[in-house]
Amino acid sequence: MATGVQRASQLTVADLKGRVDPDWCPGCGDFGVLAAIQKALVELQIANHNVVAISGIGCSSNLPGYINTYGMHTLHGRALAVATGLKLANHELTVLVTGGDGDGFGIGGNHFVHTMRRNVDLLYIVMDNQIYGLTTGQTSPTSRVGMKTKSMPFGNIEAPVNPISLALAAGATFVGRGFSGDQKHLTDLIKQGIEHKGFSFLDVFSPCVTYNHDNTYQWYRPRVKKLEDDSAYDAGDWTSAMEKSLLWGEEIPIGKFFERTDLPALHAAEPVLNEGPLLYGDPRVPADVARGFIEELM
Ligand SMILES: Cc1ncc(C[n+]2csc(CCOP(=O)(O)OP(=O)(O)O)c2C)c(N)n1
Ligand code: SF4
Repeated sequence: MATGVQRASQLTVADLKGRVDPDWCPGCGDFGVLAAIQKALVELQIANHNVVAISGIGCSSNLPGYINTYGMHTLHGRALAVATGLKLANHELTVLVTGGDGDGFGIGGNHFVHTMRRNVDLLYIVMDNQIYGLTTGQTSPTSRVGMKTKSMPFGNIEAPVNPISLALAAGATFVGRGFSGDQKHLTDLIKQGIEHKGFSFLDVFSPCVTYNHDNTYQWYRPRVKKLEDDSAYDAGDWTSAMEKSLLWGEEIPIGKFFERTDLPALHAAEPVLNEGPLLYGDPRVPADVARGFIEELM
């Protein structure tokens, strides 16, 4: 059974405003990501009572508090595990997972790999600022070699993770990269990620204006090049995507690297779940029989 996205009627950005305003530093890239998520939900007209935003811990992980959907602010690095449980319990929900590079590729790296190989139907947006923002500027798994941070005052000596190559290698069925300085492009990627039936991953350059003085908006702007501008680029070709993922320097590709639609999402591959959300009970067990089981147990 395909996951049904519930459409709204006349959802506006104002409807998606959270109860509190973000307390991110002025200029933080995460503002652009929040705005792009809100815009994408409005453009797709997805009923916000059917959306759940789930996060770990970090500045970026505060996002579910700033948007009017259901949400869960979970443990550092554990958002994808919680989101998997939620999606399997009710696969009619639109599940968005948000967080940082420390949360997702450091402490949560294990969940990242396994959620991709399982093809859980959700959109995972990493606000990648190449630093730990919330804990005031330590090196993260995506910090470049040589970058000076609070934890590496003489320069980072560890090679960074390449999130795009890692996602491709782990079997993600939708892989993209955005830039919070290009909201229109990012909104479009988020819309595609939501509509994809399976695991969608978006690595988003989201500058930390307070602690990362290397990877700034000014640094990114001349470097980011949209894959969509190359009419010969084929996002269905895994090998080309892997080659593009290795580019870093004067040219850094953004856009949709890869998508395949021939693999079932986890809930669709499981026969009982495929008959309907568990939330409504096992569809193969009549309600009176299920009640009988429960009474016997009591
Ligand atoms: C188990 C555990 N370990 C460490 C921490 C401390 N901690 C909180 S957020 C964070 C990293 C935040 O960096 P990132 O995920 O990149 O998000 P950002 O703040 O940059 O958006 C760390 C190490 C924690 N909360 N829980
Ligand atoms: S510390 Fe960095 S990541 Fe955190 S809110 Fe400020 S600019 Fe954003």
